[in-house]
Amino acid sequence: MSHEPRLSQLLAQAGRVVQTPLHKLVVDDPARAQDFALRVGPIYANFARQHYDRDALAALFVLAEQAGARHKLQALFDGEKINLTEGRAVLHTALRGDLSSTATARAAHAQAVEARARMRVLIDALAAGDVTDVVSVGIGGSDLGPRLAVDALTGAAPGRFRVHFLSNVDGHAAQRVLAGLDPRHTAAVLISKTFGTQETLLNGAILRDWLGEHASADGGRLYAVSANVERPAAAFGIPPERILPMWDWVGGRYSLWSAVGFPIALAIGMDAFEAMLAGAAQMDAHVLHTPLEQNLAAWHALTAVWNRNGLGYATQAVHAYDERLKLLSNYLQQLVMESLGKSVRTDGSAVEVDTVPVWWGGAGTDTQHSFFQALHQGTSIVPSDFIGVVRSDTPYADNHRALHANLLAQTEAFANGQASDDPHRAYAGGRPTTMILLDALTPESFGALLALYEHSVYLQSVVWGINAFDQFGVELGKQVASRLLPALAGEAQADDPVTRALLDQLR
Ligand SMILES: O=P(O)(O)OC[C@H]1O[C@H](O)[C@H](O)[C@@H](O)[C@@H]1O
Repeated sequence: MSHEPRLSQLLAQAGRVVQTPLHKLVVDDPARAQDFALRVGPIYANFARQHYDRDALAALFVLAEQAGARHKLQALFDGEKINLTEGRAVLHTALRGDLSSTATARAAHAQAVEARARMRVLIDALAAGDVTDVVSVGIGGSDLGPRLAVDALTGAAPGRFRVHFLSNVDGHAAQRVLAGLDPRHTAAVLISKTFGTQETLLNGAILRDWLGEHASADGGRLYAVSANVERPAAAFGIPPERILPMWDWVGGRYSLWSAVGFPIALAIGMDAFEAMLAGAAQMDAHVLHTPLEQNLAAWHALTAVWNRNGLGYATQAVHAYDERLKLLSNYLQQLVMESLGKSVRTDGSAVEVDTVPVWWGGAGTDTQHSFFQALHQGTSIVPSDFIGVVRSDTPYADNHRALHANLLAQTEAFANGQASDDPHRAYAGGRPTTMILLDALTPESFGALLALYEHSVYLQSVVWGINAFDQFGVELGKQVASRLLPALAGEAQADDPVTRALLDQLR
């Protein structure tokens, strides 16, 4: 069913709300500082500086109800085949909890528990030897989540191994990662759901050759994670006991909770990995069981829809005011843009409103000295999520106070602006932000934060009526690249005249 008429009601709300500047909405209704805030376990979020009012919010919640948000959340947890274009269930929630009693969800959960038991055994065995470093080879969903988690959590829960990541097909990436590592004390994990990804196969071969005798023999140190057990065995000689499973009911960008998270467990230990899952499960329970009006994922999702469709903002930024979360924006780019970068509904008809904005961001305070000028005074308004962490885990109290002062200052300045007679020194304000605060950066709060974004993305897809779980858009480039490989080797010519001219330069 089309949601267009309801979205047009939203546009009418937006036309009314924008008559009032953001800072005036807050001044006129100061109680929204408390009323537009929610807490779920270790996460507090405040939406009071979004450019909507109570009536607009009410219309947004109606929109979500009418799109069937409650029923569709249940369908996700129950393992219904909501990835319609590929006929698959989407059960990342079953990797971290057992909130659904359907046979499908229970079977998935049991498989996840069994895989974790195998991860623990493999890690214990590796820890008994003299391996110090592990190289994780994967790309996209088989890289970004583990890379972020390892970078974010290694300080809080240092494990037994240093973990390095190799994703790019550019050989310089392999060269850089391997420099300084010793094949006698290194293991490698090849992670690929399909085990057909060009980058991972090429880099995997580099690792296998570099490990040499330490790769695949008995007691070898080459591991794999894949939904396709035959391929790593056939292509790399990895024995089944060193291949951890993946399943078609877990999307790549939702897979860090599965054995794809093996590098995370290697870096922070299996107990901390399971704590991360528990944090996500806490968010899952909140999202599944809480009415939309008090549901953090619903607030986050509807705010995104409002900014995109109501106010027409074409990009969305996330600023992590914590150095440990500096890779969050990279991870969210795949989660959000691969999931929501669609222009047809699940039934194939065109979506008549804009879907995903461009997601981007970085870590404060560095970003204040690079692109914040444009956010304060540029002609495009960029709504932003600001992520802060209340407790510091460093001894540098002055730095932490300064970090917090900047976090507060930026969001206040974005919202309120500052008038001036000099147009060059005037700040218009009206830049909407959401503040998300973690009590501390722990495996639990980190897991809860990522689960929040996952559910927000799903709820946005529900409102837009699109499939958040396929990614056919990335296929065309891969097909053309494989057609062009022979041309690069000088064995064929390209059809396209511009490509031909460029090939002449590259050859
Ligand atoms: O895990 P793999 O099968 O190697 O896939 C890795 C990545 O490849 C593709 O480009 C997809 O767009 C991603 O969603 C996926 O995460």
